[in-house]
Amino acid sequence: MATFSRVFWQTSRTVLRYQKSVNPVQQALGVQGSSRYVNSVRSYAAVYQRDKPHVNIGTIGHVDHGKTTLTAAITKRQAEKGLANFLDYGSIDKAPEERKRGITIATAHIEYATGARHYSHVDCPGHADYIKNMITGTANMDGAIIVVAASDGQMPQTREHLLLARQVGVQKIVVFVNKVDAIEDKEMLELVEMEMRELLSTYGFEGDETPIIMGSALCALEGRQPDIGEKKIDELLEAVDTWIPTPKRETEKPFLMAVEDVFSIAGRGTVCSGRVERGVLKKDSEVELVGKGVAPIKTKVTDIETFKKSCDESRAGDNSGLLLRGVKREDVKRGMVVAIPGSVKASKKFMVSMYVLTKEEGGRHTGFAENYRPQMFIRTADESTSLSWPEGTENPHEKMVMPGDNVEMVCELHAPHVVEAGQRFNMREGGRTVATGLVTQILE
Ligand SMILES: Nc1nc2c(ncn2[C@@H]2O[C@H](COP(=O)(O)OP(=O)(O)OP(=O)(O)O)[C@@H](O)[C@H]2O)c(=O)[nH]1
Ligand SMILES: [Mg+2]
Repeated sequence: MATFSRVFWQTSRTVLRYQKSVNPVQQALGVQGSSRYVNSVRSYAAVYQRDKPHVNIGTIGHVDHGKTTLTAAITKRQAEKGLANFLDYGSIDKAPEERKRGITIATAHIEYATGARHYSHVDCPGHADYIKNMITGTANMDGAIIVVAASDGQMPQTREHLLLARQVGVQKIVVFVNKVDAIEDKEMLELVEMEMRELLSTYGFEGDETPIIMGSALCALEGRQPDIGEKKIDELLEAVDTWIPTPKRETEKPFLMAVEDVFSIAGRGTVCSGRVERGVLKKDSEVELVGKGVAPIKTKVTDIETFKKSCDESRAGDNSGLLLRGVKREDVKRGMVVAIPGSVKASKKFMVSMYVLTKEEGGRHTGFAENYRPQMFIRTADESTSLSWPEGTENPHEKMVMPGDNVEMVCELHAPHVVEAGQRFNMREGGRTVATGLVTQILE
Protein backbone atom coordinates (compact mmCIF):
# COMPACT_ATOMS: atom_id res chain seq x y z
CA MET A 1 0.00 0.00 0.00
CA ALA A 2 2.75 2.41 0.98
CA THR A 3 4.71 1.57 -2.13
CA PHE A 4 1.75 2.11 -4.31
CA SER A 5 1.12 5.57 -2.88
CA ARG A 6 4.72 6.54 -3.42
CA VAL A 7 4.79 5.43 -7.03
CA PHE A 8 1.56 7.22 -7.69
CA TRP A 9 2.85 10.39 -6.14
CA GLN A 10 6.03 10.37 -8.21
CA THR A 11 4.14 9.70 -11.39
CA SER A 12 1.76 12.58 -10.86
CA ARG A 13 4.67 14.87 -10.14
CA THR A 14 6.35 13.88 -13.39
CA VAL A 15 3.22 14.70 -15.30
CA LEU A 16 3.03 18.10 -13.68
CA ARG A 17 6.60 18.93 -14.55
CA TYR A 18 6.17 17.73 -18.04
CA GLN A 19 3.17 19.94 -18.66
CA LYS A 20 4.80 22.93 -17.07
CA SER A 21 7.94 22.67 -19.15
CA VAL A 22 6.36 22.00 -22.50
CA ASN A 23 3.47 24.43 -22.77
CA PRO A 24 5.34 27.74 -22.93
CA VAL A 25 7.79 26.24 -25.37
CA GLN A 26 5.09 25.00 -27.67
CA GLN A 27 3.59 28.44 -27.58
CA ALA A 28 6.90 29.99 -28.47
CA LEU A 29 7.38 27.51 -31.26
CA GLY A 30 3.90 28.16 -32.54
CA VAL A 31 4.94 31.75 -33.06
CA GLN A 32 7.95 30.59 -35.04
CA GLY A 33 5.75 28.25 -37.01
CA SER A 34 8.43 25.63 -37.52
CA SER A 35 7.01 22.13 -37.80
CA ARG A 36 10.46 20.61 -37.41
CA TYR A 37 10.81 21.96 -33.91
CA VAL A 38 7.28 21.05 -33.01
CA ASN A 39 8.16 17.49 -34.00
CA SER A 40 11.27 17.57 -31.91
CA VAL A 41 9.20 18.77 -28.97
CA ARG A 42 6.90 15.79 -29.43
CA SER A 43 9.63 13.24 -29.72
CA TYR A 44 11.54 14.66 -26.76
CA ALA A 45 8.46 14.80 -24.60
CA ALA A 46 7.52 11.28 -25.60
CA VAL A 47 10.80 9.84 -24.33
CA TYR A 48 10.74 11.77 -21.07
CA GLN A 49 10.31 8.91 -18.64
CA ARG A 50 12.36 9.87 -15.59
CA ASP A 51 14.55 6.95 -16.60
CA LYS A 52 17.85 8.82 -16.29
CA PRO A 53 19.55 10.18 -13.19
CA HIS A 54 18.64 13.81 -12.62
CA VAL A 55 21.26 16.51 -12.02
CA ASN A 56 20.88 20.24 -11.34
CA ILE A 57 23.44 22.47 -12.99
CA GLY A 58 23.78 26.05 -14.17
CA THR A 59 25.95 28.56 -15.93
CA ILE A 60 27.86 31.03 -13.79
CA GLY A 61 30.50 33.65 -14.57
CA HIS A 62 31.22 37.30 -15.26
CA VAL A 63 28.67 39.56 -16.94
CA ASP A 64 28.63 39.31 -20.76
CA HIS A 65 30.99 36.35 -20.94
CA GLY A 66 28.31 34.33 -22.75
CA LYS A 67 26.32 32.33 -20.16
CA THR A 68 22.97 32.80 -21.85
CA THR A 69 24.37 32.27 -25.35
CA LEU A 70 25.95 29.02 -24.15
CA THR A 71 22.71 27.89 -22.54
CA ALA A 72 20.83 28.53 -25.80
CA ALA A 73 23.55 26.71 -27.76
CA ILE A 74 23.26 23.65 -25.50
CA THR A 75 19.49 23.43 -26.04
CA LYS A 76 20.00 23.82 -29.80
CA ARG A 77 22.54 21.02 -29.95
CA GLN A 78 20.52 18.68 -27.74
CA ALA A 79 17.31 19.49 -29.66
CA GLU A 80 19.04 18.21 -32.81
CA LYS A 81 19.48 14.92 -30.99
CA GLY A 82 15.90 14.86 -29.73
CA LEU A 83 17.08 15.50 -26.16
CA ALA A 84 15.79 19.03 -25.60
CA ASN A 85 13.50 21.74 -26.82
CA PHE A 86 15.45 24.49 -28.53
CA LEU A 87 15.17 27.75 -26.61
CA ASP A 88 16.56 30.80 -28.34
CA TYR A 89 18.54 33.48 -26.52
CA GLY A 90 15.51 35.74 -26.04
CA SER A 91 13.31 33.17 -24.41
CA ILE A 92 16.01 32.29 -21.88
CA ASP A 93 16.96 35.84 -21.01
CA LYS A 94 13.39 37.02 -20.66
CA ALA A 95 12.27 34.22 -18.40
CA PRO A 96 9.06 35.02 -16.55
CA GLU A 97 9.47 36.22 -13.02
CA GLU A 98 9.15 33.47 -10.53
CA ARG A 99 7.78 33.75 -7.06
CA LYS A 100 9.33 31.56 -4.50
CA ARG A 101 9.10 31.99 -0.72
CA GLY A 102 7.88 35.51 -1.25
CA ILE A 103 11.01 36.56 -3.07
CA THR A 104 10.76 37.63 -6.66
CA ILE A 105 13.51 36.16 -8.72
CA ALA A 106 13.96 36.06 -12.45
CA THR A 107 15.54 32.76 -13.43
CA ALA A 108 15.30 30.47 -16.38
CA HIS A 109 15.05 26.79 -15.49
CA ILE A 110 15.92 24.92 -18.66
CA GLU A 111 15.49 21.23 -19.15
CA TYR A 112 17.51 18.96 -21.42
CA ALA A 113 19.08 15.52 -21.46
CA THR A 114 22.21 13.80 -22.66
CA GLY A 115 22.52 10.12 -23.41
CA ALA A 116 23.40 9.52 -19.78
CA ARG A 117 21.44 11.99 -17.64
CA HIS A 118 18.59 14.41 -17.34
CA TYR A 119 19.44 18.03 -16.47
CA SER A 120 17.76 21.05 -15.05
CA HIS A 121 19.89 24.07 -15.91
CA VAL A 122 19.60 27.56 -14.43
CA ASP A 123 20.71 30.75 -16.09
CA CYS A 124 20.08 34.06 -14.36
CA PRO A 125 19.77 37.42 -16.05
CA GLY A 126 22.12 39.44 -13.87
CA HIS A 127 24.86 39.32 -11.32
CA ALA A 128 22.70 40.28 -8.32
CA ASP A 129 20.20 37.55 -9.23
CA TYR A 130 22.93 34.93 -9.30
CA ILE A 131 24.01 35.74 -5.79
CA LYS A 132 20.48 35.83 -4.48
CA ASN A 133 19.43 32.63 -6.27
CA MET A 134 22.41 30.67 -5.09
CA ILE A 135 21.92 31.70 -1.48
CA THR A 136 18.16 31.24 -1.38
CA GLY A 137 18.31 27.88 -3.12
CA THR A 138 16.38 28.84 -6.24
CA ALA A 139 19.51 27.93 -8.14
CA ASN A 140 20.15 24.67 -6.36
CA MET A 141 23.18 23.35 -8.24
CA ASP A 142 24.91 19.99 -7.96
CA GLY A 143 27.60 21.29 -10.28
CA ALA A 144 28.21 24.31 -12.47
CA ILE A 145 29.62 25.42 -15.78
CA ILE A 146 31.72 28.53 -15.31
CA VAL A 147 31.90 30.60 -18.47
CA VAL A 148 34.94 32.78 -19.02
CA ALA A 149 35.50 34.84 -22.16
CA ALA A 150 38.90 34.19 -23.74
CA SER A 151 39.05 37.87 -24.68
CA ASP A 152 38.86 39.04 -21.03
CA GLY A 153 40.09 36.13 -18.93
CA GLN A 154 38.88 35.88 -15.34
CA MET A 155 37.08 38.94 -13.99
CA PRO A 156 35.69 39.94 -10.56
CA GLN A 157 32.42 38.02 -10.95
CA THR A 158 34.25 34.93 -12.18
CA ARG A 159 35.90 34.87 -8.78
CA GLU A 160 32.82 35.88 -6.83
CA HIS A 161 30.63 33.19 -8.39
CA LEU A 162 33.31 30.59 -7.82
CA LEU A 163 33.59 31.53 -4.17
CA LEU A 164 29.83 31.44 -3.76
CA ALA A 165 29.60 28.08 -5.54
CA ARG A 166 32.07 26.76 -2.99
CA GLN A 167 30.07 28.22 -0.12
CA VAL A 168 26.78 26.70 -1.24
CA GLY A 169 28.32 23.26 -1.54
CA VAL A 170 28.97 22.89 -5.28
CA GLN A 171 31.72 20.26 -5.48
CA LYS A 172 32.62 20.16 -9.15
CA ILE A 173 32.90 22.81 -11.84
CA VAL A 174 33.50 22.52 -15.57
CA VAL A 175 35.11 25.50 -17.31
CA PHE A 176 33.97 26.77 -20.71
CA VAL A 177 36.41 29.26 -22.20
CA ASN A 178 34.14 31.15 -24.58
CA LYS A 179 34.54 33.58 -27.50
CA VAL A 180 37.49 31.67 -28.89
CA ASP A 181 36.42 32.96 -32.33
CA ALA A 182 37.11 36.53 -31.24
CA ILE A 183 40.78 36.22 -30.34
CA GLU A 184 43.75 36.35 -32.69
CA ASP A 185 46.52 35.34 -30.32
CA LYS A 186 46.08 31.67 -29.40
CA GLU A 187 48.62 32.03 -26.59
CA MET A 188 45.91 33.91 -24.73
CA LEU A 189 44.09 30.59 -24.38
CA GLU A 190 46.98 28.97 -22.54
CA LEU A 191 47.15 31.93 -20.22
CA VAL A 192 43.41 31.83 -19.49
CA GLU A 193 43.61 28.09 -18.82
CA MET A 194 46.55 28.49 -16.44
CA GLU A 195 44.84 31.29 -14.55
CA MET A 196 41.59 29.37 -14.29
CA ARG A 197 43.29 26.25 -12.91
CA GLU A 198 45.03 28.37 -10.32
CA LEU A 199 41.84 30.17 -9.39
CA LEU A 200 39.90 26.91 -9.04
CA SER A 201 42.54 25.56 -6.68
CA THR A 202 42.46 28.77 -4.64
CA TYR A 203 38.76 28.23 -4.01
CA GLY A 204 39.15 24.57 -3.10
CA PHE A 205 38.20 22.97 -6.43
CA GLU A 206 40.45 20.46 -8.15
CA GLY A 207 42.21 22.95 -10.42
CA ASP A 208 44.56 20.51 -12.13
CA GLU A 209 41.93 17.91 -13.03
CA THR A 210 38.98 20.16 -13.88
CA PRO A 211 37.96 19.83 -17.54
CA ILE A 212 38.44 23.03 -19.51
CA ILE A 213 36.68 23.23 -22.88
CA MET A 214 37.51 26.04 -25.30
CA GLY A 215 35.03 27.10 -27.92
CA SER A 216 32.46 29.60 -29.07
CA ALA A 217 28.88 29.52 -27.87
CA LEU A 218 27.90 32.02 -30.55
CA CYS A 219 29.32 29.87 -33.36
CA ALA A 220 27.45 26.88 -31.98
CA LEU A 221 24.24 28.85 -31.75
CA GLU A 222 24.60 30.26 -35.26
CA GLY A 223 25.77 26.96 -36.75
CA ARG A 224 29.18 28.29 -37.86
CA GLN A 225 32.71 26.86 -37.49
CA PRO A 226 31.66 23.48 -36.06
CA ASP A 227 35.11 22.65 -34.69
CA ILE A 228 34.87 25.52 -32.20
CA GLY A 229 31.07 25.49 -32.21
CA GLU A 230 28.85 22.42 -31.93
CA LYS A 231 31.76 20.03 -31.48
CA LYS A 232 32.76 21.93 -28.35
CA ILE A 233 29.20 21.80 -27.02
CA ASP A 234 29.39 18.02 -27.35
CA GLU A 235 32.72 18.00 -25.52
CA LEU A 236 31.35 20.27 -22.83
CA LEU A 237 28.36 18.02 -22.16
CA GLU A 238 30.58 14.97 -22.17
CA ALA A 239 32.72 16.66 -19.51
CA VAL A 240 29.63 17.63 -17.50
CA ASP A 241 28.34 14.04 -17.71
CA THR A 242 31.56 12.56 -16.43
CA TRP A 243 33.05 15.19 -14.13
CA ILE A 244 29.96 16.29 -12.20
CA PRO A 245 28.83 13.31 -10.11
CA THR A 246 25.21 12.23 -9.89
CA PRO A 247 24.10 13.32 -6.42
CA LYS A 248 23.81 10.50 -3.96
CA ARG A 249 20.24 9.41 -3.60
CA GLU A 250 18.87 10.40 -0.25
CA THR A 251 17.93 6.81 0.54
CA GLU A 252 21.62 5.87 0.58
CA LYS A 253 22.40 8.23 3.47
CA PRO A 254 21.90 7.43 7.17
CA PHE A 255 18.27 7.82 8.24
CA LEU A 256 17.11 11.21 9.50
CA MET A 257 13.64 12.50 10.26
CA ALA A 258 12.89 15.87 11.85
CA VAL A 259 10.15 15.64 14.43
CA GLU A 260 7.06 17.63 13.54
CA ASP A 261 4.58 16.20 15.98
CA VAL A 262 4.58 14.05 19.11
CA PHE A 263 1.68 12.15 20.62
CA SER A 264 1.05 9.13 22.81
CA ILE A 265 -0.99 6.07 22.04
CA ALA A 266 -2.57 4.53 25.12
CA GLY A 267 -1.04 1.19 25.96
CA ARG A 268 1.67 1.47 23.31
CA GLY A 269 3.84 4.50 24.00
CA THR A 270 5.14 7.67 22.36
CA VAL A 271 4.98 8.27 18.65
CA CYS A 272 6.79 11.03 16.80
CA SER A 273 5.96 11.88 13.26
CA GLY A 274 7.50 13.86 10.42
CA ARG A 275 8.76 13.73 6.89
CA VAL A 276 11.80 11.52 6.37
CA GLU A 277 14.62 13.64 5.01
CA ARG A 278 17.00 10.84 4.11
CA GLY A 279 17.80 7.17 4.49
CA VAL A 280 15.78 4.04 5.15
CA LEU A 281 14.82 2.81 8.60
CA LYS A 282 13.75 -0.75 9.37
CA LYS A 283 11.48 -1.68 12.24
CA ASP A 284 13.37 -2.52 15.47
CA SER A 285 16.33 -0.24 14.61
CA GLU A 286 18.21 1.65 17.30
CA VAL A 287 17.89 5.43 16.93
CA GLU A 288 18.78 8.61 18.75
CA LEU A 289 16.72 11.73 19.37
CA VAL A 290 19.00 14.76 19.07
CA GLY A 291 18.47 18.51 19.47
CA LYS A 292 16.65 21.10 21.52
CA GLY A 293 19.65 21.39 23.79
CA VAL A 294 19.30 18.03 25.53
CA ALA A 295 21.68 15.07 25.55
CA PRO A 296 20.88 12.52 22.81
CA ILE A 297 18.14 10.12 23.88
CA LYS A 298 18.77 6.52 22.80
CA THR A 299 15.76 4.44 21.93
CA LYS A 300 14.43 1.81 19.57
CA VAL A 301 11.72 2.13 16.92
CA THR A 302 9.31 -0.71 17.64
CA ASP A 303 6.71 0.12 15.02
CA ILE A 304 6.49 2.26 11.90
CA GLU A 305 3.48 3.76 10.26
CA THR A 306 3.75 5.33 6.85
CA PHE A 307 0.78 6.83 5.04
CA LYS A 308 -1.18 5.78 8.14
CA LYS A 309 -0.46 2.08 7.54
CA SER A 310 1.81 -0.07 9.65
CA CYS A 311 4.87 -1.15 7.67
CA ASP A 312 8.37 -2.58 8.01
CA GLU A 313 10.36 0.41 6.88
CA SER A 314 10.30 4.13 6.44
CA ARG A 315 12.20 5.86 3.60
CA ALA A 316 13.25 9.30 2.39
CA GLY A 317 10.19 11.25 1.32
CA ASP A 318 7.71 9.30 3.45
CA ASN A 319 5.54 10.85 6.11
CA SER A 320 6.05 8.45 8.95
CA GLY A 321 5.11 7.91 12.54
CA LEU A 322 7.68 6.11 14.67
CA LEU A 323 6.75 4.32 17.88
CA LEU A 324 9.59 4.82 20.35
CA ARG A 325 10.35 2.39 23.14
CA GLY A 326 10.62 3.70 26.70
CA VAL A 327 10.48 7.40 25.84
CA LYS A 328 8.12 9.78 27.61
CA ARG A 329 6.04 12.09 25.51
CA GLU A 330 7.36 15.20 27.25
CA ASP A 331 10.97 14.23 26.42
CA VAL A 332 10.38 14.55 22.69
CA LYS A 333 10.09 18.04 21.22
CA ARG A 334 9.31 19.32 17.80
CA GLY A 335 12.57 20.33 16.10
CA MET A 336 14.55 17.33 17.36
CA VAL A 337 15.67 14.80 14.81
CA VAL A 338 15.45 11.00 14.88
CA ALA A 339 18.71 9.69 13.49
CA ILE A 340 20.96 6.65 13.36
CA PRO A 341 23.09 6.75 16.59
CA GLY A 342 26.28 8.74 16.13
CA SER A 343 25.39 10.02 12.65
CA VAL A 344 24.55 13.60 13.70
CA LYS A 345 25.54 16.13 16.34
CA ALA A 346 23.81 19.17 17.78
CA SER A 347 25.57 22.50 17.25
CA LYS A 348 25.19 25.91 18.75
CA LYS A 349 27.33 28.18 16.62
CA PHE A 350 27.82 28.28 12.87
CA MET A 351 28.48 30.54 9.89
CA VAL A 352 25.61 31.41 7.60
CA SER A 353 25.34 33.05 4.22
CA MET A 354 22.02 34.85 3.99
CA TYR A 355 19.90 37.20 1.97
CA VAL A 356 18.01 39.87 3.89
CA LEU A 357 14.57 40.49 2.39
CA THR A 358 13.56 43.97 1.32
CA LYS A 359 10.41 45.78 2.41
CA GLU A 360 8.81 44.90 -0.96
CA GLU A 361 9.54 41.23 -0.40
CA GLY A 362 7.82 41.35 2.98
CA GLY A 363 10.98 41.90 4.99
CA ARG A 364 12.14 44.61 7.35
CA HIS A 365 11.88 48.27 6.48
CA THR A 366 15.09 49.15 8.28
CA GLY A 367 18.51 47.65 8.79
CA PHE A 368 19.85 45.87 11.85
CA ALA A 369 23.15 45.79 13.69
CA GLU A 370 25.15 43.09 15.43
CA ASN A 371 23.38 41.06 18.15
CA TYR A 372 20.07 41.18 16.34
CA ARG A 373 17.93 38.33 17.71
CA PRO A 374 15.39 36.87 15.30
CA GLN A 375 13.83 33.39 15.42
CA MET A 376 15.56 30.84 13.26
CA PHE A 377 13.44 28.22 11.47
CA ILE A 378 15.57 25.31 10.47
CA ARG A 379 14.02 21.94 9.58
CA THR A 380 11.11 21.76 12.03
CA ALA A 381 12.95 23.67 14.76
CA ASP A 382 12.13 27.21 15.76
CA GLU A 383 14.84 28.63 17.98
CA SER A 384 15.92 32.09 19.03
CA THR A 385 19.29 33.07 17.69
CA SER A 386 21.72 35.92 17.82
CA LEU A 387 23.72 37.22 14.87
CA SER A 388 27.22 38.62 14.94
CA TRP A 389 29.97 39.45 12.47
CA PRO A 390 32.69 36.90 11.75
CA GLU A 391 36.03 37.33 13.50
CA GLY A 392 38.26 39.84 11.78
CA THR A 393 35.42 42.10 10.64
CA GLU A 394 36.41 45.76 10.91
CA ASN A 395 34.32 47.93 13.25
CA PRO A 396 31.75 45.19 13.93
CA HIS A 397 29.78 47.37 16.33
CA GLU A 398 29.14 50.06 13.76
CA LYS A 399 28.36 47.80 10.83
CA MET A 400 24.72 47.61 9.69
CA VAL A 401 22.90 45.04 7.58
CA MET A 402 20.36 46.59 5.22
CA PRO A 403 17.31 44.97 3.57
CA GLY A 404 18.45 43.59 0.20
CA ASP A 405 21.96 42.74 1.47
CA ASN A 406 23.75 39.42 1.10
CA VAL A 407 25.85 38.82 4.19
CA GLU A 408 27.93 36.21 5.93
CA MET A 409 27.39 36.18 9.68
CA VAL A 410 27.90 34.01 12.73
CA CYS A 411 24.73 32.57 14.15
CA GLU A 412 24.42 31.40 17.75
CA LEU A 413 21.38 29.36 18.78
CA HIS A 414 19.80 29.60 22.20
CA ALA A 415 19.65 25.78 22.39
CA PRO A 416 21.77 23.50 20.17
CA HIS A 417 20.11 21.66 17.27
CA VAL A 418 21.23 19.34 14.52
CA VAL A 419 22.50 21.78 11.92
CA GLU A 420 24.56 20.83 8.88
CA ALA A 421 26.57 22.75 6.30
CA GLY A 422 24.45 23.34 3.22
CA GLN A 423 21.19 23.37 5.18
CA ARG A 424 18.65 26.07 4.44
CA PHE A 425 16.81 28.21 6.95
CA ASN A 426 14.55 31.21 7.34
CA MET A 427 14.73 33.91 9.97
CA ARG A 428 11.57 35.50 11.21
CA GLU A 429 10.70 38.34 13.49
CA GLY A 430 7.23 39.41 14.60
CA GLY A 431 5.44 37.23 12.05
CA ARG A 432 7.44 38.21 9.01
CA THR A 433 10.31 36.51 7.23
CA VAL A 434 13.31 38.80 7.45
CA ALA A 435 16.04 36.65 5.93
CA THR A 436 16.68 33.37 4.18
CA GLY A 437 19.92 31.57 3.69
CA LEU A 438 22.08 28.59 4.27
CA VAL A 439 24.52 27.26 6.80
CA THR A 440 28.06 27.34 5.43
CA GLN A 441 30.22 26.10 8.29
CA ILE A 442 29.75 24.61 11.74
CA LEU A 443 31.80 26.37 14.43
CA GLU A 444 30.74 24.79 17.74
N1 LIG B 1 32.35 36.64 -30.54
C1 LIG B 1 31.61 36.00 -29.67
N2 LIG B 1 30.67 36.62 -28.97
C2 LIG B 1 29.93 35.93 -28.10
C3 LIG B 1 30.11 34.54 -27.91
N3 LIG B 1 29.24 34.11 -26.98
C4 LIG B 1 28.52 35.19 -26.62
N4 LIG B 1 28.92 36.27 -27.28
C5 LIG B 1 28.36 37.64 -27.19
O1 LIG B 1 28.64 38.19 -25.93
C6 LIG B 1 27.57 39.00 -25.48
C7 LIG B 1 27.11 38.55 -24.12
O2 LIG B 1 26.55 37.25 -24.20
P1 LIG B 1 25.49 36.71 -23.16
O3 LIG B 1 25.26 35.29 -23.51
O4 LIG B 1 24.35 37.62 -23.04
O5 LIG B 1 26.36 36.81 -21.84
P2 LIG B 1 25.89 36.53 -20.34
O6 LIG B 1 27.06 35.96 -19.63
O7 LIG B 1 24.64 35.74 -20.33
O8 LIG B 1 25.62 37.99 -19.82
P3 LIG B 1 24.80 38.45 -18.50
O9 LIG B 1 23.62 37.55 -18.38
O10 LIG B 1 24.42 39.86 -18.79
O11 LIG B 1 25.75 38.32 -17.36
C8 LIG B 1 26.49 38.90 -26.56
O12 LIG B 1 26.59 40.02 -27.40
C9 LIG B 1 26.85 37.64 -27.29
O13 LIG B 1 26.43 37.63 -28.63
C10 LIG B 1 31.13 33.88 -28.67
O14 LIG B 1 31.37 32.67 -28.59
N5 LIG B 1 31.84 34.66 -29.52
MG1 LIG C 1 22.81 36.14 -19.46
